[in-house]
Amino acid sequence: MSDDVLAIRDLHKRYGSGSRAVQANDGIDLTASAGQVVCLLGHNGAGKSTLVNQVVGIAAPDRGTIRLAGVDAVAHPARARALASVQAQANVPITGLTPRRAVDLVGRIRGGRRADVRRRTAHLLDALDLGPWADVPAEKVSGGVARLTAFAMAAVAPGRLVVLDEPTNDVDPVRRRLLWREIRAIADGGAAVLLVTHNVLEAETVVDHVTVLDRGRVVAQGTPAALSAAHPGRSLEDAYIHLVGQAQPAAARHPQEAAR
Ligand SMILES: Nc1ncnc2c1ncn2[C@@H]1O[C@H](COP(=O)(O)OP(=O)(O)OP(=O)(O)O)[C@@H](O)[C@H]1O
Repeated sequence: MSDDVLAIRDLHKRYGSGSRAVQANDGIDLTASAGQVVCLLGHNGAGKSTLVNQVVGIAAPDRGTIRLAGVDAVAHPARARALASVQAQANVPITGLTPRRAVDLVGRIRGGRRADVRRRTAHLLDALDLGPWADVPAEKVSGGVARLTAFAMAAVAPGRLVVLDEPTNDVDPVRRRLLWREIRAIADGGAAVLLVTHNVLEAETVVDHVTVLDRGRVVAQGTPAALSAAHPGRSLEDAYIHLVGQAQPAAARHPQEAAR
């Protein structure tokens, strides 16, 4: 039996119609297994968040299948959503709470036992070095602390799949290191992690598998080592830049957008 937690096949999603239509996902195949951190790379507008939003049931595909722990996530988005925990690209507002209270609350809502959730919350706040802000009203914490709190809210009671959309945004380099360690630990604990990031250099050391998107299509998939070895420069970042042609001006890569 396969240990795939997430299996996406031939996923298509278009926004709008006619000459202004955007094919945001164009036949994407992607798999994530228990214990794996699977990283989605791609330029701004490549279709990463569109894919994530379909996995968690915020958007419906035009075509294709998404299975999450055996559940058809397109037919049963609420069932699939219960199996996944998510850090969205935009932080969920937690005004009126403290970071500790927000993380604890999510853990309880997701069905964790009170003592387990309290322990896990304390671990995450400590591991991410959030101690000084743990009990400060959310409206007084910095952007980076808010981002780390949002991560902890996704990590406190991880489902079979943990979806992280740009978790390192706004986070300082020291705490980014702590954050990467916790991302790795989630997978080592048995969940599958689907990670969207622009932080290619740092992701390379932590992720198991990479999918590169360009204008809604998969242009490469493999381990960081295999992708690095197959492209000039031999780092994952060099491979990525080579693959998506980031050296070209945006207008050359997106003539249809430039013409608008
Ligand atoms: N609700 C929407 N309506 C219309 N177009 C959309 C919508 N959401 C996304 N798009 C378009 O779909 C394409 C893919 O967007 P998406 O947000 O998935 O990209 P992304 O890879 O996550 O980008 P970024 O790295 O900037 O977050 C873009 O061209 C975007 O403008």
